[in-house]
Amino acid sequence: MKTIQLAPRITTGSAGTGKPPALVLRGVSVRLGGPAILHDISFDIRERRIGIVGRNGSGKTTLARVIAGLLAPDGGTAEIDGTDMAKDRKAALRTVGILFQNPDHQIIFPTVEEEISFGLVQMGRKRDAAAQETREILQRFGKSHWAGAANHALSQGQKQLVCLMAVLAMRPAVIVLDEPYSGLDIPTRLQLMRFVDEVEASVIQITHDPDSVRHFERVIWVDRGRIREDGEAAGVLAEFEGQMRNWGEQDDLSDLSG
Ligand SMILES: Nc1ncnc2c1ncn2[C@@H]1O[C@H](COP(=O)(O)OP(=O)(O)OP(=O)(O)O)[C@@H](O)[C@H]1O
Repeated sequence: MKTIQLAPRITTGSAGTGKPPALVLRGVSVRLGGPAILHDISFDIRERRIGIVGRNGSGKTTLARVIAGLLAPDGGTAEIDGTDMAKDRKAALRTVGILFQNPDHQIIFPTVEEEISFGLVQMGRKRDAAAQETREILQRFGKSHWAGAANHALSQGQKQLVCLMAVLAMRPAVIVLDEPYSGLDIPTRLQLMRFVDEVEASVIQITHDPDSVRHFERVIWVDRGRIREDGEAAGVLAEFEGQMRNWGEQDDLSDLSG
């Protein structure tokens, strides 16, 4: 396999330092018009590989949207290298790429090349330059023959790869992956995991599968909108899996958020 050494096109304060960007959340709370979904979330991330685990409805996707600047918190701030992601949407678009759980919620264009070019044009690339960079990313993934393919005719795993290529083409400093491998067969999952392992960008991966983040530097467990554990992967995952088994043995679903 070709290596996917896509250096982030970092435009934030860590540019050129070789250090991962600093993702700092301070006192983030989110309500969305109802009871609080996130309560007073604070962390300071300087690692390149972060896993986020938690039960259904615990607030992980909401947290991902705050990190990517897609959702302005009701309280607190989310900054990358000192830039507030909710206040500077242009910086957020350049700095953070987000891959949603369901590619059908992400893909908006008929063909693969249009889908990948779109983000580049949004970032200010001229159409020719965007087309060239689209060809390059397709080539890096050995998928040049997909350029004119209809997205709707691709399988879920293939669509997921299109979304991943679209995110990587923008070369963000931070990539947020929300359950990127659910519904994928084992070879496709392993291939996409290898691609992700190779990228230089910082990766924040939301998952229900502890095995997919066991090798990460740090894992954050979100429980009912709060951080329950935050630390080295082995310790946090051992606690998390123990609690999940414990809850799984009970029949009471009343503690499920939402
Ligand atoms: N747009 C919205 N408006 C109101 N409530 C919302 C909205 N989006 C999410 N919620 C609620 O916020 C809570 C957290 O949802 P979120 O999608 O962040 O959880 P999650 O941990 O990603 O869940 P899952 O693992 O099931 O994907 C849920 O109770 C959900 O119903």
